[in-house]
Amino acid sequence: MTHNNMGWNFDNSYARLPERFFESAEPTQVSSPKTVLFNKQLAEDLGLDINELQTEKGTAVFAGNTLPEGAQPIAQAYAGHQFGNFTMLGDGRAVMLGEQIKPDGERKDIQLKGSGRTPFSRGGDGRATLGPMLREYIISEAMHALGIPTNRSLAVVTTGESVMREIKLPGAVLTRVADSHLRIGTFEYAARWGTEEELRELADYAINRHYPDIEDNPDQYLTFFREVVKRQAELIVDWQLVGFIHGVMNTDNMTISGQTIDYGPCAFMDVYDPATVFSSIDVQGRYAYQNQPGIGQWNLARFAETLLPLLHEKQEHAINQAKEILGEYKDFYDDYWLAGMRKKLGLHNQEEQDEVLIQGLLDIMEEHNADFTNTFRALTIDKPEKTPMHGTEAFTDWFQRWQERLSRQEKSKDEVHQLMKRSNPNVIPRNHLVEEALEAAVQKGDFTLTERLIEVLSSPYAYTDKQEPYTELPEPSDRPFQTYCGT
Ligand SMILES: Nc1ncnc2c1ncn2[C@@H]1O[C@H](COP(=O)(O)OP(=O)(O)OP(=O)(O)O)[C@@H](O)[C@H]1O
Ligand SMILES: [Mg+2]
Repeated sequence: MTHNNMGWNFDNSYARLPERFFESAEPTQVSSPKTVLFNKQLAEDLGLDINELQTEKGTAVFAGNTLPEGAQPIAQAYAGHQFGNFTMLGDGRAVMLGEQIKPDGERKDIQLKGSGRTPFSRGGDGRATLGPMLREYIISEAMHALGIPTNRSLAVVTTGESVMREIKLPGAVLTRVADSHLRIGTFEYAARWGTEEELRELADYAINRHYPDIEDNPDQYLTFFREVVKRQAELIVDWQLVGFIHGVMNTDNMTISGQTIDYGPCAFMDVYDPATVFSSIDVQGRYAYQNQPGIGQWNLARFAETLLPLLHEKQEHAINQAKEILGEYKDFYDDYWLAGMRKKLGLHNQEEQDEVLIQGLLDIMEEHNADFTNTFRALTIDKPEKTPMHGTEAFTDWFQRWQERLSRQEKSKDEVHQLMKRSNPNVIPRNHLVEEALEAAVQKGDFTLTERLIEVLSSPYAYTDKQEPYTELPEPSDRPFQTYCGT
């Protein structure tokens, strides 16, 4: 590998799709960029030269001021259903540089988010502000460490320019790394405005990139749909099991690869309440915690509609085939969920009544406003007295049933403990910790708290003493936590 180009090794396969799918878009130059976060481990994994990237030359790349060799900057076209309504979108504030081919041959999109106007910006300024970009970095990296499929964050630079929102805020650019940025919305765009041939090219591209095992399968497109359904079901179960609330599950924010994308208004649930919503604009609670699985299926139905012409020449037949697979979503989802919840309770095997046992705990948690993460944490470290449910008749009864259930499997206490430790995070990006870190960074230019938080969140299942302070709950507040679609 040559080192004079920082290790960049670009290909631009997306840009070889028909022109309809993208527009050329150069990142806008910024005045005095400064790297404030840099993900060395990820850079190394990508085959990049971490020393060079930490010089001004690296900062210039992350800011969009210089293009790395081989980059072909584009904005991707996509549409999407936002809160149920179809609309044309596209990268309005992001520029894809190309695909880094890693030393192991894997292909990763490299995208700058907040890098200026593109042909899809409509009335927007194409910019991003520091707080939301740091937030995306912190939470996406935390999700990765939790073992949940997600796009990742390579760097955040401040631009030295201010961005006008309700007030003036520091501008920033995030370098995002993803398996791809193909969205359900990309297919909706193709189905609405492309030819059938273009739609087929997009589908073939997605299959080749994310589901190569099914290439040449006789029912290729149907199998493709089923595989995407499975991955989405799995992803949403992953979210539910750690209390992650995405907050803006529009079809343009759902990837074909099954990775989490768009960390705008997301947040982790604290008190267990299935109706939890954090996003200030989600007034109807469309994307509440308990609605995520159903919305996942709704989004997949929109995806299925785009694929119909590829499934069968007779539309009615195609619809029936798609419906059948869509119907399997709930089974996939339920199976993954039950398997995941069993692990959270240390259950290595299966019994008929497990679902009742699990639901029993969730009901008591809800009744007593128990913190989602810390309840499972307390059970994992064998300190049930740490939960607010402790001492109640319902919990005492439940706890005894759980102990009896555990004793019916032939596993040692240690085996149970290890399984629970692997399945219940000790630390999550708690809202008050994230806010505190962002405030110090944005108001004072102090990134110490952010860096520490990222470090602690990088091993959520470690259960170290160092993590202890990060497991504490904030003082109760009468103002519910709210998030904003970060622009
Ligand atoms: N400041 C802005 N200027 C121009 N377009 C914008 C701006 N902010 C958001 N958009 C566009 O509005 C649409 C919806 O925004 P949304 O918040 O879902 O996405 P995002 O956070 O910008 O990007 P992504 O989904 O790639 O993480 C997208 O097409 C996005 O590019
Ligand atoms: Mg988005």
